[in-house]
Order: sequence, then C-alpha cells, then structure tokens
Amino acid sequence: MKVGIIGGSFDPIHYGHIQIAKTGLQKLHCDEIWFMPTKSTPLKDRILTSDVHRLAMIQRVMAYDPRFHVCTLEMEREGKSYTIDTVKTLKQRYPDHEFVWMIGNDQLTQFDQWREPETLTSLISFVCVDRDGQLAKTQYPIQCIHMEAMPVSSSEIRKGNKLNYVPYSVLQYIYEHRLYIENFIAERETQHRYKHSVSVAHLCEEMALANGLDGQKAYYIGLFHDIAKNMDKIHLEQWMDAICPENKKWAIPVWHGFVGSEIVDRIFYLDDPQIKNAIYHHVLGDDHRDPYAMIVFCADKTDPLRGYDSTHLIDLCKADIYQGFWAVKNENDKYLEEGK
Ligand SMILES: Nc1ncnc2c1ncn2[C@@H]1O[C@H](COP(=O)(O)OP(=O)(O)O)[C@@H](O)[C@H]1O
Repeated sequence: MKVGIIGGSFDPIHYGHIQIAKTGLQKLHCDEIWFMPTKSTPLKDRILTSDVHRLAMIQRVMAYDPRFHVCTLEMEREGKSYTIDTVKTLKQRYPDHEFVWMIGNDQLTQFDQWREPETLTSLISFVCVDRDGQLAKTQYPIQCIHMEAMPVSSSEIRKGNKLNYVPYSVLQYIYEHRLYIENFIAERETQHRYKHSVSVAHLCEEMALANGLDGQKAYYIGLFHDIAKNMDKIHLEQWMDAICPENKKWAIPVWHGFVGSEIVDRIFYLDDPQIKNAIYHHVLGDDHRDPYAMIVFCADKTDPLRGYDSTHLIDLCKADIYQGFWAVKNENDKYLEEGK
C-alpha cells in the first residue's frame, strides 16, 4: 500500500492541507493519506494549540474521504518530535507500506534545517507540492509537483483572515471552543478597544446565563460588537453604500453597528440572525424586544472598564434584562443630556 504523509502543526487544518492530500491521491496515486500532527515543531517556537483541539479539528476533515486517516505517532512521543525518528518508526511498524512524505515548498527551502536530511531522503521519498506557484529548487533528491494554489496558511487563519479556506465544520469547532478568536479581535482593534471588547464579551455572557439565555451567543455578540469601529471613513462609507445606504442619515459614529453586523457574517461566518441583529442595534439601543440586543447595549454601557460604578445596573440586568435595559437606557439618556 502506498501512503502519502502530510506532517504539520495543523493549527488549524485548512484547505491548503486538504489540497495536498487530494494531490497525493490523484497525482501520486496514494492509496491512503495520513495526516501526522506534530506535538511541537522543532522549527517553530510558538506554543501550539492543545493536541486535543488540533486533533479534533483534523478528525472533522477525515469525513471528507475514506482514504484520509490521522496518525498520532508524533503526538504520542515524549519531547520534541523529529521526522527522522518518525520515519524510522513507520518503516519498522509498517514494513510492507511504501511511504511518500509530502511537503509544501516553504518546507523545501528550509529542508537543510531538518535533522539528518540526507538520511531522511534515503529512507523514504519526499515530494514537494507547490504552495505559491513557484516551485523552489533544492539540492536534495526531492520531486516537485504542481498543485492548484491555495494561498492560505494557518497563521493567517489564526489572525482571522481567509476563513473561507477553513472547512465549515472546523470553523464551527473553532467557535465552539473559542480558539484563536480573541486574536481575531486583537488584530483589528486598538489595545484599549480590544480590552473593552473582551470585557463586554464576558459581561454579555454572564448577563445571558443569568437570564437563562445562550451564553456563548452573547459572548460572540460582545466580542464582535465594535469590529467595525476602527474602520476608516472611506471603507465605512463603501460598506454603508453596499449594505444600507438608507441608514446614512445617521451620524457617522453610529455606522459601525450596521457595518459590524455584516462583517461578522461575511468575513467571520457568524451567520446567526440574532448575533447580526444585536450588533446592528447596539449603538442606538433601539431594539426593545430581542434580549441579546438589549444585553449587548447594556454590557457596552456598563463595562467595568469604563471606570464608573455600574454594579447596581449590572445586577439589575442579570436579575431581569428587560427591566435592566430600561434602567441602563434611562441612565444613558441622562448622561448624554448632562454632556450637552
Ligand atoms: N496553502 C498551502 N499550500 C500548500 N502546502 C501547504 C499550505 N499550507 C501548508 N502547507 C504545507 O502543509 C504542511 C503542514 O503545514 P502546517 O505547519 O500545518 O501549516 P501552515 O504552514 O499553514 O502553518 C507543510 O508541509 C506546509 O508546507
């Protein structure tokens, strides 16, 4: 049996990895593809997402093709993991299999940094699949083959970019387990606003749970509520023209609610209508029926990081969001009146 191996951190797995797997099946005529997640990568010093989460995300992709498998050999090994040890173990355990180790060309260019590269290529064959349309040259006996370009990397995904390259079931897992997502916000907001967003997210969650509602949904509303706040006026206006030109009658500081509600859906694939609705209304606080819209309005105004004592209002919202909402709204109106 011919087995194509794809080793990597898969933090998270994405369509680039899946494309390599398909190329292995189609062009190298592999019978199976084994995804080999590393425990910790010697060439990368970043702390990886836990083995359990990375493995669970890979498992979700296994359903794509019965020939896809996960091999946890490297994860099970203690300490740092080197490919040379893996290859030796594989050959020992599966003497009848023919293995092909598939790498992207970013790996090819740093192949001399792998431990014992000459021994490695003498033990099994290595194939490089083109990652960015430019097959790299190498001094090693490594065959290079072309594959359809998938311009994505896990690091971009961890920043919340190119989420369309993440299988939907994996993205669902990411949201269910809150992986990377505070980073999505940190990448797009100032440090000050990022802290506010995280604080509002936790407050929204607490208020929702206290009212018998979905804490996770409320957390996401709070986390993303200001996602469009840093956008410059030109881009903000382009979004407004595209999605709701009729709302341009409102002052510009109000627009980020309308635009944010589209961004969570179109860029972050949070397509829940209640999440969109709550973000849409959070600036004006003009949805008096949906509890999630009320929660984010109240949490935004009573965020402890704002520096005033909002404990009584938070307690009111936790006891009953419908009553709490009007108390927060009245206080807010009073505050705005005084500021005039
Ligand atoms: N978009 C892509 N196209 C082709 N190969 C890729 C792509 N992304 C990753 N690879 C290859 O997949 C393997 C595993 O990479 P990994 O470290 O998990 O992902 P990433 O490079 O995205 O962080 C490596 O050999 C890498 O070169």
